[in-house]
This record gives sequence, C-alpha cells and structure tokens, in this order.
Amino acid sequence: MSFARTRVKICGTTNLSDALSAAEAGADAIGLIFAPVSKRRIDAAAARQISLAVGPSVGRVGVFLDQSPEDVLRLADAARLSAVQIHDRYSEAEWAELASFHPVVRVVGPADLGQMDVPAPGSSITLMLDAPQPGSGQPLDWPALTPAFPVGAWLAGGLGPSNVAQAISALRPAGVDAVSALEVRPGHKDPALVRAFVEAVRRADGPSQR
Ligand SMILES: O=C(O)c1ccccc1NCC(=O)[C@H](O)[C@H](O)COP(=O)(O)O
Repeated sequence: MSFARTRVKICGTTNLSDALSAAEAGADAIGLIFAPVSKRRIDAAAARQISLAVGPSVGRVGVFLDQSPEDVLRLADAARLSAVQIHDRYSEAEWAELASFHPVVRVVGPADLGQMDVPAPGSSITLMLDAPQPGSGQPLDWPALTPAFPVGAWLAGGLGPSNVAQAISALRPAGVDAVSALEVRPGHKDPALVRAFVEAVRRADGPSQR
C-alpha cells in the first residue's frame, strides 16, 4: 500500500483546548492515554467529551499499557475511540480478538523488528515503532533501523519539530507520533509546537502531498 502523505498523531491529549488546537493545526489523530502509569492519563468521561467534540476527521486513538483486552474494549466503547494503541504483549488470539472490533496500533521496539510477522496489507493491525520507554522523549537511531523498518509502520520516540524531517527521510513511516517535545508540562501542549510539528511533517512530505 502506498501512502499519500505522512499521517500525524498528537499523543497525550488531556483537555479539550489541546484537542481542538491539534485538530486546527491539521493533526490526523490525537492520542488519549489510559495507561495507569502515565502522567498524561485521562479518564473515560473526559476522553468521550473530547472524542465527540473533535469531529469526524480527527482519529481518537486510545493508548493502553498493562491493561487487559477486556479493559481496552470497555474503554474504547466508553470513550468513543476510533482506534486502540497497545503497548502490551498479547497472545495471537488476543490480537485477533481486539482487531475484530477496532483498528489496532501494535507498538513494537527496535529489538522486535525482524523477529515478528508484519501484518498483511488490509489487516486491521498497524505496527508502530517506539522507544523502549514510551512517552520519554528518547529518539531512536533511525539510520540503523532503516533496513528492518516495516513498510506501512508508524514511528514514535523523541520526535519533534526539529528532528521529524530527518526521521521521515530515514524511515518513510506511514505516520508519526509525538508527545514530550510538544509540551509545556506533562499533559499540556504548547499549540505553537504542535503547529510547528505538523508543518515540519508536511514540509518533509514535499509540495505535492500538502
Ligand atoms: O506518553 C505516555 O505517558 C505514555 C505512557 C504509557 C504508555 C504510552 C505512553 N505514550 C505513548 C505514545 O504514543 C507517545 O506519544 C510515544 O511513546 C512517543 O512519546 P515521546 O517520545 O515522548 O514523543
């Protein structure tokens, strides 16, 4: 599958104002983190309010870590999510079950590349390569990962306005995701940084894709 332009997800959205500025900046999706360990955690009621407010053209991706597939399904319904992003290691049966209800972003680390089957085009599972500690702002070694980076996968890990073009040029991900580099403090975005991030991705894609 070829991708018209690099998709952008702004993760760790905890409030309506940040959600609306991400939408206005042209983000394709926002991330709503339910992982109990996160400093950017949101509850289902607040997430649902945001989901309903951003409109149909912005994806709402729920982010989960240390949570069972049952919890994911319950929260996805309660928060009106359009996709779920999973940082856990599930069984093949659990991945298949989840993917029969929602588009799934399955997060993998550099050590997983080359060790697992890449989802077939048209599958409802999309891979996302992220740093071993999610939400920590740590960039990966993009040139070293180039040979093993799966076609159609997304990229996260320490991305921001100043380095996302370099990452896109090295790996050509289908989408990019960021949080730490766009915040004034955990869970609160700087709208100017969000705009700069989206613009940097669009510039990296080139004029024909904007
Ligand atoms: O960001 C968190 O607090 C977080 C906590 C637990 C699981 C996932 C989490 N974030 C997931 C994301 O999609 C982040 O945007 C991604 O890890 C990139 O983060 P950063 O390197 O800070 O840009």
